[in-house]
Amino acid sequence: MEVRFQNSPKETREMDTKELRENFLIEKLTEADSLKLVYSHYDRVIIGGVSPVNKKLSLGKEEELKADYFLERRELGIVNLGGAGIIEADGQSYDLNKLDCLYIGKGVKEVTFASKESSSPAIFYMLSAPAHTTYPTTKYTKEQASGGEMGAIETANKRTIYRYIHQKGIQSCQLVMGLTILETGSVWNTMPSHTHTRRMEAYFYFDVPNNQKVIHLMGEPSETRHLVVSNNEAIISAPWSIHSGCGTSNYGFVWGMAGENYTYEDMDMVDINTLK
Ligand SMILES: O=C[C@H](O)[C@@H](O)CC(=O)C(=O)O
Ligand SMILES: [Zn+2]
Repeated sequence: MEVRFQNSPKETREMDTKELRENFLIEKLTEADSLKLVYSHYDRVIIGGVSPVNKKLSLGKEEELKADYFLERRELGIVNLGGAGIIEADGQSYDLNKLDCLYIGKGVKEVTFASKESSSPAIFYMLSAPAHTTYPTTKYTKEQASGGEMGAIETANKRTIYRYIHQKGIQSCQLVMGLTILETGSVWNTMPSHTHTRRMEAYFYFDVPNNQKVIHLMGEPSETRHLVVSNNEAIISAPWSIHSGCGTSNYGFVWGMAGENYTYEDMDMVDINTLK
């Protein structure tokens, strides 16, 4: 498992493109038949991806956790962004179609990932955070998630936000997770920007068409930087950082958070006039 330590706002300000990408961008997250995990020291969230094609892959015992098994002291949220998939949690099997979400509670010893058809592999994106108690393993489809329309055509940010793991949805210790889908012609996410120093956040951009990119904005509101992001790549957003993006086309992204305050609405809005 790759480990990424924290960077201060001051240190981040001084990074060049290569350093920014090494610290905040996760490439090759959903390669065929390999499970990739990145341990971020922002709120100790592990960001992972797996696209099983010919194999069934499982969550292993990671040395860095010094635990008998991965979810001994952790919880896990997974969203499928690819073809039909199957996740097994201690022998219980869950079918996950595209945009279905599965929460797996602390204490589950074995988690495996597989695709129904190797010609249309599942793409599982996951976030794991430390957990103090067990909440039941629960699946939600996109229809079960609470949806909300945001933005407008005039500001090129008309989008629907689907919340899966949150206060009024799937229960968890600290994970909050959902996804946003932009309408055709809308390209901006999360503008006006916000920060929430109480929680880190991670984004996983999906359905970015071939030869299109998302210009992801990060950094302190008065010191913004950008990352050029491709399809199925993730970004790590520090608690003090904005996390907004503009695509060269519309796209979707899975967002997820952990830390203080289990409330989606807890955001410190940034006035667009103050962005630098
Ligand atoms: O803290 C919440 C997150 O940044 C996202 O949910 C924002 C988002 O999906 C959007 O505005 O499109
Ligand atoms: Zn946010």
